[in-house]
Amino acid sequence: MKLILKNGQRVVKDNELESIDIAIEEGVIVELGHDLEGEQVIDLKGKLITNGLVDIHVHFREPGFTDKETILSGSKASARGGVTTVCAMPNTNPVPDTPEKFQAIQDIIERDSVVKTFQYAPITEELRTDKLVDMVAMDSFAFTNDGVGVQTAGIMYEAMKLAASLDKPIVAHTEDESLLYGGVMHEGIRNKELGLPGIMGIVESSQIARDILIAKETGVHYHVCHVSSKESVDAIREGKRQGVNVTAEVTPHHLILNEMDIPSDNAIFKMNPPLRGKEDQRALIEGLADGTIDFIATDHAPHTMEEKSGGFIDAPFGIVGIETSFALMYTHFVEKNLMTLEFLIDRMSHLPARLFNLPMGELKVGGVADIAVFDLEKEYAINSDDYLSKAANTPFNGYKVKGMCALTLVDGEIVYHAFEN
Ligand SMILES: NC(=O)N[C@@H](CC(=O)O)C(=O)O
Ligand SMILES: [Zn+2]
Ligand SMILES: [Zn+2]
Repeated sequence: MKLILKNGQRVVKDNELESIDIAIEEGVIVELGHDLEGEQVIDLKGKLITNGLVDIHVHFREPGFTDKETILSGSKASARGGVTTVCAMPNTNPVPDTPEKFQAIQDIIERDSVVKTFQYAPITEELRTDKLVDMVAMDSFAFTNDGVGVQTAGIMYEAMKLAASLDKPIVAHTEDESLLYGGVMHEGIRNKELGLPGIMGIVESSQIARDILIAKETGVHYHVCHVSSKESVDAIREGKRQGVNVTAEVTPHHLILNEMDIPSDNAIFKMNPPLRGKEDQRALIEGLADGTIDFIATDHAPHTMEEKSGGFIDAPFGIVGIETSFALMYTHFVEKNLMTLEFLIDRMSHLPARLFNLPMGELKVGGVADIAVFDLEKEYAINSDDYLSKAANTPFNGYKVKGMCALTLVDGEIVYHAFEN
């Protein structure tokens, strides 16, 4: 059956749009043009049409924490955000640190995921010990211990050497635990006002600096998760200047918020790394603009409201983000002319897909019909009661945004549809 998406607007260059009809058959775009006809027609009425987004950092919590999220709920939430390819972190229970445990997750993905989900394998057993997983035997696209840093240079060196020989990336949550001192919030202004233990920037940046030197030695593709501090951006910039194969991501929340946005000791603002100072936020925005930071990823980290209802000391770190990442970035950066629509889409799809060799849609004849449609006109207040995620732990509740997703297709199949036709 031929599906026609009529009257969409695609980006030509910068913020310039052009009206287009797209014909899809058997999961592939078969024609682009005007006045196209087919058995099923959806009128997009001038909404933005683009290739689906790619988010390489999400937590789907299955197996082990399925009260927070499942592969089914997390993938539906992704579709609702216009995200058609995601990469799921291995801080599950059990950790998928053997080929058997890894395959068990693959089986759930195969059965339940409505988007293209890629599962990470861990670097070490249980994420904690000093024993590398059998990296050769693991059928994963990349390795990471996200949730905890790799604490010793020696084990990072072994992991990078092996990953380089397998031509697979090492993806790093950088956090030196010997510098943590029980911190729960950025060591800056707000933690002092609220009387909470701080997390220094060097907790992150010193490990990034270490890893970049080891990456240089081993030649591995080294990717830094959720960069938060100015010194980290500087270290990555210097690594790139020296030709090290280092890439980095930043989250929408670290780009949009800083420590001064934390109104009180409310754990809904608690995440790792923490919201940092204004200078750090500025450095992240500049780093993304000049290519030091390669792309945007959400670090969608679902937790129950019960766990998040108290203060910073006891709650787990993490916030959700996959359903609103595009709208928040569009509203805070494109609408304010701080970046173009073309740049944003590139940093939320093309670049992560290219750097990690992941599938993504392309709006051209023969392109896979992984497609997202966004409403750039209608203003909408973020309301976590509407989320398809099982979790609602977002600091952006009530934020007014434009650019909510209206329709998502994966391989030409509708996986999310939000507007009357
Ligand atoms: N980002 C977070 O604050 N939490 C993540 C772990 C992580 O990404 O480090 C989680 O799994 O909840
Ligand atoms: Zn992390
Ligand atoms: Zn994470």
